[in-house]
Amino acid sequence: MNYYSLNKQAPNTSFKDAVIKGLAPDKGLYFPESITPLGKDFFEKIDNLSYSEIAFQAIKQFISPEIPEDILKTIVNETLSFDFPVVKLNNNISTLELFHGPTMAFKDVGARFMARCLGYFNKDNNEEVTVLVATSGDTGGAVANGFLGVKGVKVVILYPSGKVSDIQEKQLTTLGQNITALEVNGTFDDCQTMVKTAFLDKELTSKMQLTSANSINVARWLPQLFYFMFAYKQLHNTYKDIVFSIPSGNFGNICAGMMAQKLGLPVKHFVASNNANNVVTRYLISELYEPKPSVQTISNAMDVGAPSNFIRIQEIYKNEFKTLKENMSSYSFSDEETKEAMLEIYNDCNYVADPHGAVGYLGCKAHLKENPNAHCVFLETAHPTKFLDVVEEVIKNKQPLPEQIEAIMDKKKVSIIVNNYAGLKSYLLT
Ligand SMILES: N[C@@H](CCOP(=O)(O)O)C(=O)O
Repeated sequence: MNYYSLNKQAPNTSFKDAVIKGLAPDKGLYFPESITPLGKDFFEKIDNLSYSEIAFQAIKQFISPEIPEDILKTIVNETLSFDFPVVKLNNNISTLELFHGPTMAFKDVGARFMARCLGYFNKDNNEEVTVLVATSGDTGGAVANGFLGVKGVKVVILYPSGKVSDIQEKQLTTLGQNITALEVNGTFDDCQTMVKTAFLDKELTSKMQLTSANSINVARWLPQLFYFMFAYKQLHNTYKDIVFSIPSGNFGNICAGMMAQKLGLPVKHFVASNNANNVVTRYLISELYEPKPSVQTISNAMDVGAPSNFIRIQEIYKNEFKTLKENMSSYSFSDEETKEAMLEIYNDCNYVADPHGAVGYLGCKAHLKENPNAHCVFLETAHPTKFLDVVEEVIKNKQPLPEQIEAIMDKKKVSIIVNNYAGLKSYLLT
């Protein structure tokens, strides 16, 4: 499969090059040249397919022929070594738990998949690749874990100082080896801008091979489409009109869901559920796309002011505002509303949701008001104990720590403070 740049000023390139470059030379995000639907048969027989078989069938057209099918099968199998259960909360709302991986956030799948693709492309290559990542909380830990010890790959994670949860910070600052954490005095958007600037810095790129492990990288972004298929497999015999409410920050996850729909997955509607960082909610009202600096919230992984993947969503809907609006709604919720929702879910459904999941739940409720016959699935994108303080404060109940979290609690944080792009560049050059 070849990929083109959404800025349309760079040559088309192969999957391998798109993964190794991360971002196109014209600063555009890569997008596949074609999307071939999987066919009715695939969805009719989905009950007989394992998660790995579903994932392999769904992604192979985007990867072939650069990774041979037998290797791709192994990559998919190794990536998906944990579960993706749907939990029914009531007749209209379920949640898809995406936190059963090593760092307990949905980013584990993309990070593990990309690490293995890069490992494969790098196997006969002596040049080291430096993976730059900006994180508002969950990507950093997942990438650190997924790339730990991968031969020929050095990972540099930029995170906004004081704006990620304690556990998220431990996950991205304590592993050592080929992983370095840079603590930035600024917001996630500052981190993301620094990363994108580095890709275009000729002095840097002439001295090192840089790539990204954010969802701007196609190998991190595309595997997220698996989730929507896994939920469909679990629900389609019971519910016909399946709607997904996706807690959204950089919009990679919802955009991957739209790719699943393009592959033929019967999805009735998407809801982009936002916290106060609501550039897309405002866009759907005014048709004006006006990114703003992000503000800090209790659902911090969604504290993104200028979502990178919105341009991919516009490409999927051919820049037609009306078609996008028919397929996607968006709502924005305050921290107070999020806390109330966490308590409601706990009291009414006996379920502990994290703040991001709670925003997704509120998106479901808003959609169901107008569409009472739908079944809405909100994505529980991270485990509640990653946000221990706020969760325990709201539900007034002490939470047991899962073993993945317990294992890092006593580890020592190691980070390097960086104040601006010059600081990042000087770190990379030394
Ligand atoms: N929500 C993210 C922000 C970066 O998103 P990504 O999917 O593009 O990596 C985070 O948790 O870091």
